[in-house]
Amino acid sequence: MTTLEAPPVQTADDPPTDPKVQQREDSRALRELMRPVAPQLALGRGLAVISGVLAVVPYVALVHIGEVLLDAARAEAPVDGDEVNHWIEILIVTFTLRLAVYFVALGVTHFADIRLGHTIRLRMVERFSRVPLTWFTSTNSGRVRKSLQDDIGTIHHLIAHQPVDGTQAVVMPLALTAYAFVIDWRLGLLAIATVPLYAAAMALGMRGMAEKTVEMDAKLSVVSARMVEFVTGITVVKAFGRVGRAHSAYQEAAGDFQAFYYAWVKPLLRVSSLGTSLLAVPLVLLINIGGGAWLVHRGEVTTADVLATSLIALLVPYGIEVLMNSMWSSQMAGASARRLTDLLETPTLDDDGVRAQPEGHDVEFDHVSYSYGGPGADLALDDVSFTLREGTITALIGPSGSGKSTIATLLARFDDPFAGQIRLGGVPIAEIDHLYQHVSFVLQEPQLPSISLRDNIALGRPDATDEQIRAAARAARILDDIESLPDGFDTVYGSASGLSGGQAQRIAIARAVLVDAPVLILDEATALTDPESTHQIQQALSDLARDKTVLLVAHRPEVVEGVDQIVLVDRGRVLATGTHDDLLGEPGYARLWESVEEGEK
Ligand SMILES: Nc1ncnc2c1ncn2[C@@H]1O[C@H](COP(=O)(O)OP(=O)(O)OP(=O)(O)O)[C@@H](O)[C@H]1O
Repeated sequence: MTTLEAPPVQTADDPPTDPKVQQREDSRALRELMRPVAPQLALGRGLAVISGVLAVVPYVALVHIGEVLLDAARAEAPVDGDEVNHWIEILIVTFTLRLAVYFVALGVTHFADIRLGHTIRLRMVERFSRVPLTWFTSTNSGRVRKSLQDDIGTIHHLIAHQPVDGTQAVVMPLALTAYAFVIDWRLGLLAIATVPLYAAAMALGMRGMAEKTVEMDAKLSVVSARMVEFVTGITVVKAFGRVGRAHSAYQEAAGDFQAFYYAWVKPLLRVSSLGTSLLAVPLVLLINIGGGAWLVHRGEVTTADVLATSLIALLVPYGIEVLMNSMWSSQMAGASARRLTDLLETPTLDDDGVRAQPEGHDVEFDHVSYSYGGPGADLALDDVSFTLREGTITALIGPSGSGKSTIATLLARFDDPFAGQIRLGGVPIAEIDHLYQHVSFVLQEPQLPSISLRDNIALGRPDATDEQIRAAARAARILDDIESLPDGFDTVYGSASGLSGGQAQRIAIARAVLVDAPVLILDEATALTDPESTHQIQQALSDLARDKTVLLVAHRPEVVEGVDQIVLVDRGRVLATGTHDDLLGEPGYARLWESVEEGEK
């Protein structure tokens, strides 16, 4: 059975890249990806700075209110109500203003995030419309799905929250600490007394964190890849009783990840619990209130001063915690950004902008060479030349793996050859506008998306009328089957009502009938169907092929009898071209027939 799939660009088994290099690439990818919304992020950061600085004012007000109250108590005089009210007003206004600026900043970055997500999705759609169809293996399609869902989600935190919360986490504790020093330098020192110890403990624990995160991401990818392999191959795996072996590949990857994670996290936990205890509320309060009480006792500061700096001291750890979290999410977002930029840089088919219309419908393969792994890899086609005359049927025949399907997919421009040229009506197919109005195909796998049967048939001609769609279905011998379904043409392919492989194949034929392209590629569409379907499909195909230039990929020699021309291929090369009688003397051709005769014995 033919596979029309290229090898995945990146697999779980790719050699691991140096984590440092990887991390640099991740950061570059992140900067590149964020560039379209850089001005909004800068605005978000600017507003976060304002909000962080404004956070100091309520504390200033608090200290003043405290001092007014203390002064009154000391002097045993009535409290100056106007002054207290004045500071309360300042406190409320600045607190509200700070919150308002903070939320505006978050609004700006959230809009930037939505815009960026939209831009990335549009870029993906634009890119993938130009990527060779051979690229869309199930692995690569899975990568696209995962990236669009998970990676855009991961960078959400970095775009929508980190610029604001990360900036605030730096500015607010800095501004508050500066104010604590303004109140009294000794109280300022008490407010940050445990921070250097915490920073030292965390620096110790976080050594090699960037590399470890990259490694963890790579190991997690292996676990996911093994899981996907296991799930996608489950039918075959179960049928051949290999569940244990396939499962053990997954278990091995998961075990490897677990061992790595445990070895990494165990010492980290020890250090980070020590660090966290250095910032614990009781310890911070003990130091600040204890030290502050001693200074109050000596008459060097007021109780209000101590109250304010103690509150400030409690906010410093919050800032550090937010900062640590945003460092972590930057690491994760870097890996996500790299995966997204890799996808956005997927190589596309060449397009030099030249456009022409074919004159006639002869097809020429002119010294075409191709390999699935790109130039330098094993050749799937090696210097292939032959011509399909307009209105004739040419069958490609050869042993399994000889290159028949590759020839067919190159004519459908699933990819471009790296040497030679394929021309239709004298024009290179890369230059033909709307190639699929000239070339249509019916492959072994019918390739029906999960849309209604009507839309499936009209895929190549969305403007077709219902009558034209019905006529195409009738010609493809599928009209009665569709009409007997409860939802008829509205049935969504893949839904509960289910269609057999032969019926799906006839829907693909109806689609080709509707397009009515003058060049038709048939990848022996009946190879996988039951005899009744085979008969109907053959009738439908004979009608469809009438008067067209047909390239028939023949996986069995029986189907080539009666065609106008046979091209015999082996190991990517054309061995001979001619009619059945011309080729009887060819050893390779005779061998194919011998294998059929042996099979019949
Ligand atoms: N998606 C792919 N990735 C890598 N190599 C591929 C891919 N598809 C085909 N090949 C290789 O290209 C060569 C030609 O394969 P091709 O499918 O064109 O042969 P075929 O004659 O159509 O075989 P069959 O009759 O079994 O379908 C083979 O060596 C095959 O292994």
